[in-house]
Amino acid sequence: VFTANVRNLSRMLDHYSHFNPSPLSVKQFIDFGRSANEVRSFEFLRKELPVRLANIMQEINLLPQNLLRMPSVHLVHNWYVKSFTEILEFEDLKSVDQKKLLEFCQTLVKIRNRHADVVPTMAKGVIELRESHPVDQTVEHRIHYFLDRFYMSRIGIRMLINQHTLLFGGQMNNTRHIGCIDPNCDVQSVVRDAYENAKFLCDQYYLTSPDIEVQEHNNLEPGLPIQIVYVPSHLYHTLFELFKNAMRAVVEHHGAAARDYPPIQVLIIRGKEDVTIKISDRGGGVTRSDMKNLFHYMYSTAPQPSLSDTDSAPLAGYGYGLPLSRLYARYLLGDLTLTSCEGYGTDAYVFLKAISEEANEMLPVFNHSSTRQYSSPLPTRDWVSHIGGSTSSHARARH
Ligand SMILES: O=S(=O)(c1ccc(O)cc1O)N1Cc2ccccc2C1
Repeated sequence: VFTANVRNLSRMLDHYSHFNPSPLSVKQFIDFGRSANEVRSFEFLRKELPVRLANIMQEINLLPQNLLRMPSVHLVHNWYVKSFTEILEFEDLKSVDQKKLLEFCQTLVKIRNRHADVVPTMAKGVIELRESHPVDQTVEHRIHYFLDRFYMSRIGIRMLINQHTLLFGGQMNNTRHIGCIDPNCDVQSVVRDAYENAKFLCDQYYLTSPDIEVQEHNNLEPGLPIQIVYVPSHLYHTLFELFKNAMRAVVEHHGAAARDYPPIQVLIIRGKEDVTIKISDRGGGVTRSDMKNLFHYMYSTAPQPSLSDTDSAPLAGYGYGLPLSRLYARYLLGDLTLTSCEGYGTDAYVFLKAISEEANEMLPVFNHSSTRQYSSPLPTRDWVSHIGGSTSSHARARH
């Protein structure tokens, strides 16, 4: 029985991974949510969720063997196998009744809960790998490439599950929100929420915290508040991380005893294409050599204190904060960039699509080019900056 199931699974994975995921725009999420047709949502999801799961599961199998064998990575892979199998139960249902629709919703909730701890579990897997095998630059690059795609895929899958369960899961929708989307998301409100919560943590940890100064410039509709159709929880996640970093930088740079910290300055600008949020801190900045590691998964995962001692929880989270925050910004075609003046401070820029028709999901696709990323060597170096290094000059062979 076991081999039959494994063979059947790989056949289904092959079948569904040959379809490309179908990215939705925020506008489509809104319009679909307003029509609120549960059967059509079910018909879409029972195909799209297996497609998205299969696309990323095929990529898990391409991971460097060492990482794949780590117990935590094995565990995450088993969660995906179980969830993929459960969704396929609804694959060829002819007629669908209320009972089946309810079952489908319950299955989605079960899957969402099963995968709740994927991020810390994968982080553990990366630490297990680093502690058990030497990790060279090529492996580090492949792991970084994979995790960006793996977490982006997870953001998209959870978005689909959340929309369906919020719209049809039974809980009354007493807000204007469509699922987890706010059609009039007031950017400054989310900024202030994220600041207040980061400030609370900072005060708890350092007994002090820098103030904030916010300026808004609406160049499209001067004087009106800057609002976008967006997922508030995604924006909050990103801003909360940036405020935690900025506060930690300012307090550590000026010393916890100082009182007159330079305030964190926030600019919110509405342009034609983007809404830009700039968060400027005078926390001393970071060297360019350290800057390149800030978005890495390997370096940012320092072995974490156990989850239990939350009272001493460090200000920055898993250290996964920046790479994940950038994925949330990029998920709907925005971005997150950092510019640092070493010795003075750092500016963080969050770019968001201002037009909901342009805010499309960005999803990884499993195909021959993504596969090549896991096998081809890093490109040959076409710049030199040090004498000697890997191949000394006179010994270089011309290929
Ligand atoms: O690297 S940073 O410039 C920095 C990085 C990201 C960000 O959002 C804000 C920042 O300011 N910065 C983080 C940090 C932490 C402790 C002590 C000093 C610093 C400096």
